[in-house]
Amino acid sequence: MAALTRLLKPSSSASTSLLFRRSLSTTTAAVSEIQSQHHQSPNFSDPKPSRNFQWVFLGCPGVGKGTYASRLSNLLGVPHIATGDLVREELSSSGPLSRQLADIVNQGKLVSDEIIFDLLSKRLEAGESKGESGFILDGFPRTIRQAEILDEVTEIDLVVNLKLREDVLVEKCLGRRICSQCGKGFNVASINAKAENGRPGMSMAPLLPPPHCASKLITRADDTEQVVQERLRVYNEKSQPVEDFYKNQGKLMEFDLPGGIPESWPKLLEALNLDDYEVKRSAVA
Ligand SMILES: Nc1ncnc2c1ncn2[C@@H]1O[C@H](COP(=O)(O)OP(=O)(O)O)[C@@H](O)[C@H]1O
Repeated sequence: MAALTRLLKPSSSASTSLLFRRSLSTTTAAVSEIQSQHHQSPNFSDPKPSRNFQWVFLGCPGVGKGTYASRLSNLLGVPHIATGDLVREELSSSGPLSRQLADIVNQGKLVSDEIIFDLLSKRLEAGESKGESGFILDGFPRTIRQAEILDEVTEIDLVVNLKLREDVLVEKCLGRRICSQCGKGFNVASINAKAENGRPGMSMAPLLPPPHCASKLITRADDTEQVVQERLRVYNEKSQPVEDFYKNQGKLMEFDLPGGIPESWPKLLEALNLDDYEVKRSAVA
């Protein structure tokens, strides 16, 4: 596969996607260094910093990676690239991969690394040709091999690991809905998990669609209870080691979600030292 070959051999091509350029400007080992470089004293009068954010979001199915990654992508002006979305786009096409992917995804299994690299490389190349720079990756890397290859070809600045109790994750997955027209995600679950075994209780209000989306909601075929349980099992087996991979590099920021979006979003911005970022950006806009 050509794209995978390029991914594996970053130095073989001079003009390639973002992934293939190892940044010389950042030699970060510690997240705090990255944060001070990017956020504590950002130059808001410079609309084109030399290097944009290259972040990864990790977390179990249903934790809200897509929601928070997409909000941060709007805030920071970098693309939110979710490999799950790339897989679903391929699934909904009539391409040769579609049938093969449907079987894998609907059983809650992982797609092969090769297919994921191919889809991701194409997405990054398309973005680069439109002038995109930086990224927030969501759902990638999901295996140690994916993490190692990504590490070979680019510098990841920060890895945010979102965490939520498992019973809530399942409820959230079962409540997920997507507008078949605009593609936006919603959640109809009203969560009230009791405090137990030393864990605090947790409430999350549903994220309901506006009236023009309400009649067009669909549920992902892999958001059934059985498939969600299998995805959680696969996550614990294949993706949890990725957390340790980044922990060892000093890039992992663990974030326990305290509740729904209204409680969690301001706290996440605070943890990322971005709480005054929005205000300053809008002030210079
Ligand atoms: N990096 C990846 N490696 C392998 N398979 C992936 C990857 N990203 C997405 N997929 C496939 O797409 C499905 C949906 O992904 P995603 O939307 O990220 O789901 P989740 O809600 O489980 O985080 C996964 O269950 C898997 O089959």
